[in-house]
Amino acid sequence: MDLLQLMLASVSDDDFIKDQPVKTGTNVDTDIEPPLVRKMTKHEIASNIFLFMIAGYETTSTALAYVSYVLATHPNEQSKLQAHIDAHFDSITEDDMPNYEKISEMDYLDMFIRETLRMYPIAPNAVTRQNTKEFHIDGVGVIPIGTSITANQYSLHFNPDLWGPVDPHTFYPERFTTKRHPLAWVPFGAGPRNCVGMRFALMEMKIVLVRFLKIYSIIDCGEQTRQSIEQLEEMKVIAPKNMIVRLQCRDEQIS
Ligand code: HEM
Repeated sequence: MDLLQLMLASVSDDDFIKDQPVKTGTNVDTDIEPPLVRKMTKHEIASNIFLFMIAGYETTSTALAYVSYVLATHPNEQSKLQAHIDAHFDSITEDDMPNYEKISEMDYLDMFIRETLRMYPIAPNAVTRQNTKEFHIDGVGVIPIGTSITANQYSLHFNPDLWGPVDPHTFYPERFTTKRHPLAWVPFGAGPRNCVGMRFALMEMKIVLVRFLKIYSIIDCGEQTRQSIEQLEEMKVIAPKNMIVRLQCRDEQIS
């Protein structure tokens, strides 16, 4: 039973369905709106499929472009990550592909990707909410109901109080061995409407990296690689226009 099947199971023949809040009993004592339980129109299903295509493809590939940049420009970190991968996989064959269980044991790989997304959050403007109540901020004034408020990911991700003592501008995956504030790292947003694809994206990136770094090393191309990270395009995500690096076979037979 996948997401598409769940949506198709709830399809309605109507073109428009009025939202009917349903009290579920779990939240009657709180201010939180009860969830909406209803069928979906065909148009809503098509829109959701489109959203998943957009949100599920460019995001992960962009994050992997930033990982490539980090690997190329931090050869020591790359060697460390390759040694970590080698310790978990002797070789990768059709019969011994990286699987969920084995990848989940790889702490350093996890920290490496988290550190990359801390320094290069691909969707820094995506975490936006509207306030349901008016409130006041000193020095700013009254914030009316319905204002779009975006969390500043950069100020969180580079805050030395949240990420020290090692300078947050330094790539240092080991900083994740220290417990941090739960909202210090938000590349996937936070709360009940955070990224629904987070676990999938992290697992997908890890599997790609294990398979890739088992065979290749990513090599810095100097100025061309530096320029790649300076020329960014802001579409749905903030992505390098190109990521210029060189690949070298680890057995050094082909380069
Ligand atoms: C590195 C990869 C990804 C990053 C950094 C990322 C980041 C984000 C962020 C920041 C949000 C907004 C969350 C919020 O407002 O709190 C979001 C929402 C969303 N993401 Fe991702 N995403 C990634 C991959 C994916 C993938 C692979 C999928 C689907 C398979 C996906 C599907 C979605 C969807 C459907 C939403 C809207 C969720 C909602 O409104 O309830 N994302 N993502």
